[in-house]
Amino acid sequence: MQTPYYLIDRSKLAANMAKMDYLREASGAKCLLALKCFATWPVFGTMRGHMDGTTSSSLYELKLGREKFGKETHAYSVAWADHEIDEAITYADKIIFNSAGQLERFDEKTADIKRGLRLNPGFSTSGFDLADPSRRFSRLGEWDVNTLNHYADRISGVMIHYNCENDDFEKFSQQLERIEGEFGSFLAKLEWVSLGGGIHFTGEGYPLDKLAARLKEFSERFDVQVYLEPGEAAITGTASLEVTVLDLLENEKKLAIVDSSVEAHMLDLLIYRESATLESEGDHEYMICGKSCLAGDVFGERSFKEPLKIGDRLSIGDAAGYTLVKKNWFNGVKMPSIVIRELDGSLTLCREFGYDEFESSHG
Ligand SMILES: Cc1ncc(COP(=O)(O)O)c(C=O)c1O
Ligand SMILES: NCCCCNCC[C@H](N)C(=O)O
Repeated sequence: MQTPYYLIDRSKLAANMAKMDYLREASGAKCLLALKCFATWPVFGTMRGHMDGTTSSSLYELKLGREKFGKETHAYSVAWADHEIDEAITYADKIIFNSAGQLERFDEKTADIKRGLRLNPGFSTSGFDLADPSRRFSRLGEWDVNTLNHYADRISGVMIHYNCENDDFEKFSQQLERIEGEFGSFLAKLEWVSLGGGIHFTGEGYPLDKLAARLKEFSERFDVQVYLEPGEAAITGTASLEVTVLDLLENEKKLAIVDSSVEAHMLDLLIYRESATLESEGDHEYMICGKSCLAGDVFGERSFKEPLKIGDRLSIGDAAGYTLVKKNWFNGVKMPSIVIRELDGSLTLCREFGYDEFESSHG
């Protein structure tokens, strides 16, 4: 198989789905896949039986969720345009407005489907300014309980997304307690509450039982259907980016240039200034670099048992979330193909991107 390619492993996906099932059954919460994180529909067949549907951030994600995943389809967007709303309600089971202004604007057009508002509790677990919905001047959701109460008879629920890669159950529980305290009487008027994404419940050692019990308690206390919107938790650890070494250089450190680019194929590493997941196993250390023009196009550092050679194959871990959805044509670097490792170990090439796609995306 020609590199670069994203390699999605169905058996690892199935292992995450087993945890998803456990949580859904023990808590009564429904889990919707957040398509902004992962929208590679050829593997939806492995997920559909274990999740309740999808949630979206735009008209196109919404349509993809309805057509390729099915089941329950939530429509959220930071702002809907006038020309989108009629089409959006044909796909959506629920439409969630980011602001009271949008609810007012589309009040008549959406009167016949279930509606929600985004509630911004004013705090979050995000350590990243870019991804912190509670940052100063945040545009993400309504926070004033009087405003929320004013709309209580026009909506049936709220979406509260305030976690980010949160693997600390106690912190989750404490913040939920704050929400209960500050918004409890309003929540009790609703049919459903989505607690958004960002809870790392498929991670090694996460106390799933405690999370399930806490969600159940919340659901019973306010008599609401709880939803979660896992992106990362659904697909964490299920894919790698497979690359080949093209050149070897030395500049104080040993450098290996591969046939991929962080900017084009794993953009989050640059945005959040993180290193790729590269398991080290020897004494030969290399900096693994991309082939774009950017001096800082670096995946990370890794050591190997043997010195690297041109043509060696490397596997960059944890490449499913916020990677395939963000891949781009920067520098015209060949976009990674999408390959699935099937349950029997065989590889299926699902999609290859060639010059035709590069050309057509430019005019
Ligand atoms: C509203 C909403 N729901 C769910 C998610 C998914 O979050 P994660 O991938 O961290 O689980 C996000 C992330 O942006 C979001 O904004
Ligand atoms: N690994 C670096 C942090 C990733 C943050 N994810 C951002 C998306 C997220 N769903 C959000 O904005 O809440």
